[in-house]
Amino acid sequence: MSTTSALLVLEDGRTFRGEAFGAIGETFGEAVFTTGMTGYQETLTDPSYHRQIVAMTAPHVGNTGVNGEDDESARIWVAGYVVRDPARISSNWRATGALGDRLADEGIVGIAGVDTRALTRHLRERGAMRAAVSSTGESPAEVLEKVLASPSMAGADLVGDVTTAEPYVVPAQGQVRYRVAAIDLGIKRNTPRRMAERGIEVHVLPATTAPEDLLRLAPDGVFFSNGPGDPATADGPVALARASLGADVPTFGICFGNQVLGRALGFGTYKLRYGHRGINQPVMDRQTGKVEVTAHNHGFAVDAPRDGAAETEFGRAEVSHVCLNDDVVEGLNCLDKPAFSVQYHPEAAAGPHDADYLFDRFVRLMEGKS
Ligand SMILES: NC(=O)CC[C@H](N)C(=O)O
Repeated sequence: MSTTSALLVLEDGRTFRGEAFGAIGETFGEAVFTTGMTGYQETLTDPSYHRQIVAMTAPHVGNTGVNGEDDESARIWVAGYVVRDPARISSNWRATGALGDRLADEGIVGIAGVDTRALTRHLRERGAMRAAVSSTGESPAEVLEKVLASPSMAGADLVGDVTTAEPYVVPAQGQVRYRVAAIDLGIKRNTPRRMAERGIEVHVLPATTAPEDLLRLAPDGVFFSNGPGDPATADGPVALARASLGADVPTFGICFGNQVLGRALGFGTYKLRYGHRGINQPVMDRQTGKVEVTAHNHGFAVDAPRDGAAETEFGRAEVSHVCLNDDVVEGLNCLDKPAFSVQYHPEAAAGPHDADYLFDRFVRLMEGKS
């Protein structure tokens, strides 16, 4: 089989050579790594990965092909894909196709044969950075010049690229117990599913919804989803969270939603050196001391004090969860408002289900019990 050579060029000039995987072409984004050993289809279709070139630390990728059930959105969102050793055969009863073909069909430029361990160590030491994957035959110097002219993730306002154009409803399973307005900042399909199975009718709304229109719907709860880009740019969603807090509507946020709630409370956000991406990240609930193994995908974090509750415009708020690897804020809890959020992914997909109870906690908030 003939192969086309490809390059991965990082903004500091480090270059990896390999073979084209997926579409032939050239693509730009932030180079990041994820440590999930499973769940590549969910990763590829997670809108939070928009504008990121994702490297898999798992060495063998594509073993189970792709199927019709595991997409987390309508398309692949990663800007580029980096793997060590793609599977030559797809082996799974659910498989409807091969990973490389799906990447090619959707025009996703990837590279295989990369020493992903060396790449990961480099990103861990130097930090996530701009990069390109190119299989067009250009020289590393030519590609590097374009990388240096490409936009960086800090300051990137990307929610508008991924949010739904029109509102839609995900029906509750069984009897409708609650109606939740879910602000789509790049929502994954499994999130409304987790709510629907608890009797929640989920009204997914565009990120551009006006605060007064949100409150006019009189939802039982407001949810803020995950999403791509720099939370410092998300002024519109922050205004929605402030409206929700101000009106005492039960509020729950995941990942980007945690950052939005944090900003609504007056906390800042900052960029992590290389972020957390994977499905085995230990997070501790600071109240119970219990540790959950959780799915992460974030490059930014909330800057909030750990020594007791902070006084905010919306009453007291505390850091509820921290990551045990690096003490990064992984959750916020309002003591005087019915609102909380986590930086990780209770919906999993992919990942463990340790944090599924947080959807029950949202239900209890709507019941007015905690
Ligand atoms: N998965 C997410 O919601 C990511 C949030 C944000 N884009 C970050 O990188 O931190």
